[in-house]
Amino acid sequence: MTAIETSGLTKQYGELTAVDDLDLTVDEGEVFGFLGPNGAGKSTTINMLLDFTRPTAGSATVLGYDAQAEADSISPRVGILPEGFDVYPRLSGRRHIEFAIETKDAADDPDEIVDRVGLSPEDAARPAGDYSKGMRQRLATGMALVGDPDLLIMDEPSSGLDPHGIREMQDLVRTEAERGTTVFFSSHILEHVETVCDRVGVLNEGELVAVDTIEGLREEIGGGATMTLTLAGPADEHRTVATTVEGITDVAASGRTLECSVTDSVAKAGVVTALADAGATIRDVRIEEVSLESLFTVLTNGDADEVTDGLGTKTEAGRADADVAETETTDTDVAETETADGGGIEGEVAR
Ligand SMILES: Nc1ncnc2c1ncn2[C@@H]1O[C@H](COP(=O)(O)OP(=O)(O)OP(=O)(O)O)[C@@H](O)[C@H]1O
Repeated sequence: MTAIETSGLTKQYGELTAVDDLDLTVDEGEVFGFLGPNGAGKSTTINMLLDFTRPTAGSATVLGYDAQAEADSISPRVGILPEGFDVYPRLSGRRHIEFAIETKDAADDPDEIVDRVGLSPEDAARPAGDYSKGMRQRLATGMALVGDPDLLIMDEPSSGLDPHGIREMQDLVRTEAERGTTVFFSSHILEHVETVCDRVGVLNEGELVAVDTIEGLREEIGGGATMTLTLAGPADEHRTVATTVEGITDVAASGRTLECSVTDSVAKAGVVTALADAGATIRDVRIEEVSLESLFTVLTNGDADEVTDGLGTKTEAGRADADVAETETTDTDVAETETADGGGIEGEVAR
């Protein structure tokens, strides 16, 4: 069964089409990131799934029930973390959870929920008005988890959180997903969903512009990655071998460094194997993925050149031009590690 399925779902506010002919499927057990810039239509979609707003056209099912005709069957099985959740300042965190248990007529143990969302018993006894933003989000998540929902809908759960709070929220999402809960997680920041989502859907001006894994999105728009390999000897001798690997589109040799443009992630391992088979000794491997920020810009502005231009392009000073958000080192048997020069991981992320 699908957890969420929409067909031609549309919401019109006067002249404005907030959600435009949305066809979306989220499978049971999936962690799905629903992405889009401010005003893209994410909350409106969620509101239609929960029957808070009626669609102008189209239909939706949630957990197999019609979102409008059978909303009463859906609500007991869905946990909601609404955008901009606010606490009752004088009530303790535990009391909030108890309140949710009473409202849902559930049989949960409030202390177990408090513990599950990482609040200590001491914190749970304090007035929620004293909580940090991260603690409030934990509390709101705890309230959403009451009744052991099959589907957890989180509207911008990371908004206003610092990096530590964002990581905590991601851990919570992962933990719930491991328990088998489907999670539908909206955000306007791609980085916030990357580590937790199985797939993402990108909404722009009410239209779904992409649905894929993050890796798939990168490959689809040709963003790929730049792979820099430092060899023990002159790189030029091995340049041709690297060019024969499928998914490597361009190879530049300089000194002991080979720089490969990768369009298929499988090619990353392929080039290491091909070079090793050809007798090259690899001392260091660095991979610079196209930044999620620029990927998102492409998807929501439609300018594919921004990604390919920004990737791995070096300035005269040897810094990456932009767009390098992450660097990871592949797991190779590297006898000694040397720093590849000009790697440019300090390059600024384009805004
Ligand atoms: N009740 C309403 N009446 C009129 N316009 C609305 C209403 N609700 C939303 N809109 C408009 O619909 C569009 C989509 O809004 P929505 O809140 O769904 O976007 P969003 O992707 O959730 O944005 P954000 O990330 O800022 O929360 C926006 O242009 C918004 O102004």
